[in-house]
Amino acid sequence: MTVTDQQSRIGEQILHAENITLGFGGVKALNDISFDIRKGEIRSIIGPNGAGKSSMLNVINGFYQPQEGTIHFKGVPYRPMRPYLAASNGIARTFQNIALFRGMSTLDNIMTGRVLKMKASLIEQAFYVLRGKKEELEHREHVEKVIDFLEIQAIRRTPVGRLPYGLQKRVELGRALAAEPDLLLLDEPMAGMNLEEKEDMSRFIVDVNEQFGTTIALIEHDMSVVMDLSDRVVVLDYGRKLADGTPDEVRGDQAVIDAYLGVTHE
Ligand SMILES: Nc1ncnc2c1ncn2[C@@H]1O[C@H](COP(=O)(O)OP(=O)(O)OP(=O)(O)O)[C@@H](O)[C@H]1O
Repeated sequence: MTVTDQQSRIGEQILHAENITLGFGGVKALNDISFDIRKGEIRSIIGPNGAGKSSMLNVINGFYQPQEGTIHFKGVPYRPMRPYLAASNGIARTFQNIALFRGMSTLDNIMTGRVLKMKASLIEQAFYVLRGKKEELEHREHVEKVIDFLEIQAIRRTPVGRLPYGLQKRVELGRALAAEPDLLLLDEPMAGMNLEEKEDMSRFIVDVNEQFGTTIALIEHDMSVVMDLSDRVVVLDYGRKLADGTPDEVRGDQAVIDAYLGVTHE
């Protein structure tokens, strides 16, 4: 992709985290962190263990309430952000430890991603059968598109608990995509995967971003994956922001090199 292609793909700010501070007792998981996410980009949050990466995702989707600071999403300040608000405003996420209904099929798990889009209530579905049926068909059609896109047609009826780990991660991505999010949060999407599974997942992340125009924010430990996929990277260490920039800028930053090598300065 050329620089011009990249610039035309990335638009205005979709999310702005402003002076976020989050503490647990004596531990400051996030200390006055500010950064933004632009529409259409792949934005990574990296840092050593305990740096505050998951805490940051949890603040963005309203799972944790920061003691200080504000999240602006699509120009609107949310204080506090709540998970249902985040979801109904277009933020979807996947989790570090897979959170699927293990006894349910791939298809049904992905359908659960449509719940917030369903207008007809259960009563309407029962009494106004036509409206309910029409809506169900539309949701089903969208879910089928997601299944085709992720190339998981062959396992659509398989209970997800029986699937290998890499495929479960793909189903979880499918459930998040079913919600047609404006911002997709991925918490370590490649953790525990073998090389082939990582390559597949990387390809799907790029395709989601390019084909659907979905903005993506991800946490990932595999540096080669992060540097290959990301438009911009924010680096955290002990709850502080160490660096923020393109993969090349971040890679060459002395504070980042030191943090990863465990160097301390007087
Ligand atoms: N619910 C919690 N209660 C108490 N402390 C917490 C909680 N969540 C996070 N922390 C602490 O906040 C700090 C940041 O943790 P966080 O999980 O955000 O880091 P991380 O960068 O995602 O780490 P990892 O790469 O190991 O997943 C750590 O010191 C952690 O122990």
